[in-house]
Amino acid sequence: MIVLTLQLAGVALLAVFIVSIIKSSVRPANFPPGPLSLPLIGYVPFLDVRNMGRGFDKLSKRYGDIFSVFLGKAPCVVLNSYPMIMEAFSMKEFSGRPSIFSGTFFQKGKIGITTTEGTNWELQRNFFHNHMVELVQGKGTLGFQDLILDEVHDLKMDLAKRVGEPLPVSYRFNVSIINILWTIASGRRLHSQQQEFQSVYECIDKITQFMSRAAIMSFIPLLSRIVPERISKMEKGRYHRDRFLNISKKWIREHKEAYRGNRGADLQDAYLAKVEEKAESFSDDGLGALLREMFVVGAETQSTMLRWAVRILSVHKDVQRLVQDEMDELGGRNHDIVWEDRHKLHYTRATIAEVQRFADITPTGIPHKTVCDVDFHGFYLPKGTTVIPNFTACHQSPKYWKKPLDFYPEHFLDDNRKFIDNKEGFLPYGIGTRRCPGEDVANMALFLILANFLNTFSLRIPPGDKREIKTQYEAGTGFIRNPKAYKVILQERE
Ligand code: HEM
Repeated sequence: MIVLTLQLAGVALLAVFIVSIIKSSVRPANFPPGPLSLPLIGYVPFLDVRNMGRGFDKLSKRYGDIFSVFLGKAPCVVLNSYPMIMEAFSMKEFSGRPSIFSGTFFQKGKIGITTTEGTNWELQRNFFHNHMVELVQGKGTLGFQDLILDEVHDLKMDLAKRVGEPLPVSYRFNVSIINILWTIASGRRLHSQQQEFQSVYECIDKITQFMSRAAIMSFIPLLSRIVPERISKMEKGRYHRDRFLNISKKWIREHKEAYRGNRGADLQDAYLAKVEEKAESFSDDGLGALLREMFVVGAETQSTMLRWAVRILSVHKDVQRLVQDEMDELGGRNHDIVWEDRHKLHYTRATIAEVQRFADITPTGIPHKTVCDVDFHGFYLPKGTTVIPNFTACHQSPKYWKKPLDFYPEHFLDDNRKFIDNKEGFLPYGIGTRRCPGEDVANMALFLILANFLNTFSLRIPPGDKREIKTQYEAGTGFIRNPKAYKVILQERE
């Protein structure tokens, strides 16, 4: 009798469990298909949340290039091919942004560009994007180039003191990147020894570390309330967020005191001119959000890319040599490589693009959201659906890449060994309405820093290094793929 009761209880529990799974997996009518889900947490336990691109790729083999998966309680749509992402993200209907915990926590709400939508997003984004494009393509180009070359010069001087010893380069690269951003924002450089520089550096570092840990909370918000502080480090995250908020307020206060109209043409002056003319959606708080966003998003992405580049090239000495040969032909080692030289440095550009493809630092980008009901490829996506692009699927598709899993700069060279711009399958900055507005600045900075760095130094791996190129997830925003920590030996080229 007891056995029978236990058996019945077991069957009842199983039935409840199956029903709850079925109920939690119910999708809107005509929604893209996908796997069953667990209540509250969805399909998350079956995915590596720190490398979702790989997990999505496996699911696409079963469900096709567009499918859905529950991340937490809500079903998200995944776009798993280059044409699918291109098509959807070029449509305004897909230009929304879901509430991402790490983003709204860091900005204390929806403000700035990344977390906002609608008119505010459009106005802030257009202002910022135009300012960035002007720096690289407009009247300010030469001045901006000189500023980056000054940074490169200091970087090389610093590193020249450490030639021959195994060293981590990430801090030194961060200094250059933060200083470039700082000059865009304020029209002046900071010295890395200054207290203010150290505070900014620390805030960016701690905030990105916290956002990495908190990435999972974007999908399961309940975790932000139940995970103990010693694991979530929420208090520390809050402390550094507020500290950076106060720093940005101080910058604006000081800038306003010195402001005599938009004369300096730095980003703060240009923004304050908008505030003064009472332009819609421009305010001191908006400027603070933009500055913090520029530093956290812009610094982390570029520094991560530089760290990948140095690691990959120190392992691939053959590629390094070809890059250096190309630069030697151009003007020798005492020649500063300038932006205009990119038209002659085809192999160098192909190498940098291949670093971006191979490193794939934002495997699933930043999620989008539908801003209205959408019919797409025969499916119905209600307003508010989260849409995730799988960039890894593009960057590793054999359809576009001869050797998808290898580092192979020839991917970006045509039959005449000329650099291929706008290569199919290549989306390091996303595409369409939300495409990264910092792309031009990042491309120029990466080119000038890497080309001049390799024109001065050869990179070697330390003895005992196993030449592996691996990913580490401890640091970064959780949306960013970092290289595993490493050391490199620099040698001055003769
Ligand atoms: C190697 C460098 C960089 C990479 C790989 C990168 C990549 C990306 C990606 C994939 C997105 C998401 C696009 C989407 O939502 O569809 C993005 C957005 C964004 N990026 Fe970048 N980025 C880089 C550098 C920068 C820099 C230097 C800045 C600022 C100075 C910047 C500012 C932003 C902003 C504000 C957004 C949000 C755009 C929006 O929501 O409309 N990024 N970036």
